[in-house]
Amino acid sequence: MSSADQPVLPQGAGYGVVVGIGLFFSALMIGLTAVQARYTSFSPKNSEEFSSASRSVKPGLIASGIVSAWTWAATLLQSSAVAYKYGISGPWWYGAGATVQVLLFAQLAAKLKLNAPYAHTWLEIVGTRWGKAAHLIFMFFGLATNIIVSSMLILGGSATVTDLTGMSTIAACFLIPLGVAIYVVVGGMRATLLCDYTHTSVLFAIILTFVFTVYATSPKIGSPTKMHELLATAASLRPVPGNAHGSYMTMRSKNGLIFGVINVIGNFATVFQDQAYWQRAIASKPASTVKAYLLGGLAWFAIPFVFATTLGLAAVALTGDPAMRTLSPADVSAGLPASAAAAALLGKSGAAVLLVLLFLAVTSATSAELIAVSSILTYDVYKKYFNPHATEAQVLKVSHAMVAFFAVCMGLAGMIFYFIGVSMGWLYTFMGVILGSAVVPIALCVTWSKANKWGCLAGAIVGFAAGIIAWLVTTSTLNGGVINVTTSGGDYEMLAGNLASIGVGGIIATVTSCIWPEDFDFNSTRALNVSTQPHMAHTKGTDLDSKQDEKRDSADEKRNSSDIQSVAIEDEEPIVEPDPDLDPVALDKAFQFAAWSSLILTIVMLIVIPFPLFFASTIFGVRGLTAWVVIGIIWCFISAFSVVLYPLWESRTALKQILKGLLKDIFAKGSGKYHEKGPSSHV
Ligand SMILES: NC(N)=O
Repeated sequence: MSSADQPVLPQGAGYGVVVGIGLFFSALMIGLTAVQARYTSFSPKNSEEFSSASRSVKPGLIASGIVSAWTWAATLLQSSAVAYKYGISGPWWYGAGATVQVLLFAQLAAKLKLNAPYAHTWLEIVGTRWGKAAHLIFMFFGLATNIIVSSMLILGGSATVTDLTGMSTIAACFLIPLGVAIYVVVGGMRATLLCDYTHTSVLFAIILTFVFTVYATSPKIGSPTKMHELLATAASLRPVPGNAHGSYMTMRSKNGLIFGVINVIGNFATVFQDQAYWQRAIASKPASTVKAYLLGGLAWFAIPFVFATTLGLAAVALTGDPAMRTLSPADVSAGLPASAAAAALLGKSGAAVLLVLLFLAVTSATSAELIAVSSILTYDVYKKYFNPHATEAQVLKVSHAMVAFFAVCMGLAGMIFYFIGVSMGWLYTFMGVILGSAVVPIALCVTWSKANKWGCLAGAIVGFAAGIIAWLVTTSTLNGGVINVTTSGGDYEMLAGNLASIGVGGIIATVTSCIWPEDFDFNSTRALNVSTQPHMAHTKGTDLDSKQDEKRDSADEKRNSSDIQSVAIEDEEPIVEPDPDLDPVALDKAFQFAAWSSLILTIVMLIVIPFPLFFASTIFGVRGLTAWVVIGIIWCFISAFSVVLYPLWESRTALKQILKGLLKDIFAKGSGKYHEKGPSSHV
């Protein structure tokens, strides 16, 4: 082992970051929660506030929360690994291939506000529309998504901490979620979003530090011109198979493209089926949900694209540098090129900064997963099947317990995959194989009145089986009958499984729905949890959607078929006071805007930009690479402004109100507390 292959930092640094930063954020959350309870109208002691932030959060903070939840360990590590393997096409396909789902999710978010404005989870909508069997089957896909995403977070986080500090991987697996669980339990959804905001701000600052080091100041690289020269040398020594002329500086990369397809499919599953993204839509103010998702998606793109174009390519450029550790295929699969490059460029300080960056990414995404699973286990398991008349206090207690429970599960899942020898990179390309089949059925359930229940269920189940079979048969065929973790992780093997899963699921769900369309009016999903909304007046006469009025009577009869019902609807026939925030015409307009803008952006990012460069086999010269890097840096700055400065601006009134309360308390002890009649605060 050369000295470059030794951990750069002492073990104590690993424990210091994992335990210390975890405890720091727990303390911060306790402080923020106390401030929130004293100076605003929101209290995390209320279960609606704990899981949904009272559905009042503004778009900038939601966008920041989306960026934070969507920035996994893989976002930094796997994107850099594909830059290391395939060159500049890797960061593009990673970034674009995981941005479009967030943009397209804006459509689902708009429909959520239109069709089920008071749902706590997406599974409540499925259960209300299609009953128990569908609820349980889609819960399998939902929880499987959370477990896989969480395992990737823990695997990526622990592998990097161990690599940089020598800290025990097992200890990291359990300590990482522990600190996060404490602050999630203390603060709930709103505090989690505020914590996401601080993480995102630091994240952008650190990424920009690395960018300017690599492309402006480092004596080892220091400019796009030098990067170009080093990448050209690397390609002549180690040409990339399947790339035009073996170059790292071309979008003409066969394996990059295959990764792109796998990436697009897998990330549909992990956005559409992950309660974390629904939860941000639920927490959002209805009028601005679409804006938040479009902003969040576009801002997020800069993170993997710029980070991997920086450290992933730097890892290639520095091959042979005495400070650069040797990377085995297993190291690359574990996502280690970025940390190796950071350490080679900046020594101990580079390694330490990367460790902090990674830890912030992992913890904020972990907090999103913890509160997401807690909501599913509380509302879709405990409240639905065990205690439908649970009191507010019971719901809150179970929510807290489920956060702690899933934190332990995350540690166990990470440890199990670690011992099996499954890496973060393997799981990343595998996720679409087992999760992809439910993507289309779920989207249809929430958005389309004609979606057929049995067709969508069949699509999810048969697609799941088709994905597994295609993956195993391809593995066996291409590897002489040998099926193991290594052989099954190949590009073609994963591609076959991903395509079969999402393709078969989508085709069955869509075709059956066209042949045997339902005529669902979404009235029962709109009535979901209406009785638990404190501000709703329960008097006769609902007017959520005037277009649906005529259908309502017949729908009321049909409603007996669904088994999650608003108790109040059945017993008292409450008629809901129209909520001005839920104006159906405005929400429908928001949906139309989301549909068009997300579709156009998707086509631009997945086709218009990459394919002409692919077919032209363009190899970037110095000017091309410089332009590519500069565009990335500009995008990164705009993103940082959108999710760091904009949330401060939009919350200026609330911040002023908190500051006033604080000052009052300082100068006249006890006089600053928020009272009901004061202006409401929407942080
Ligand atoms: N969130 C992802 N796919 O990095």
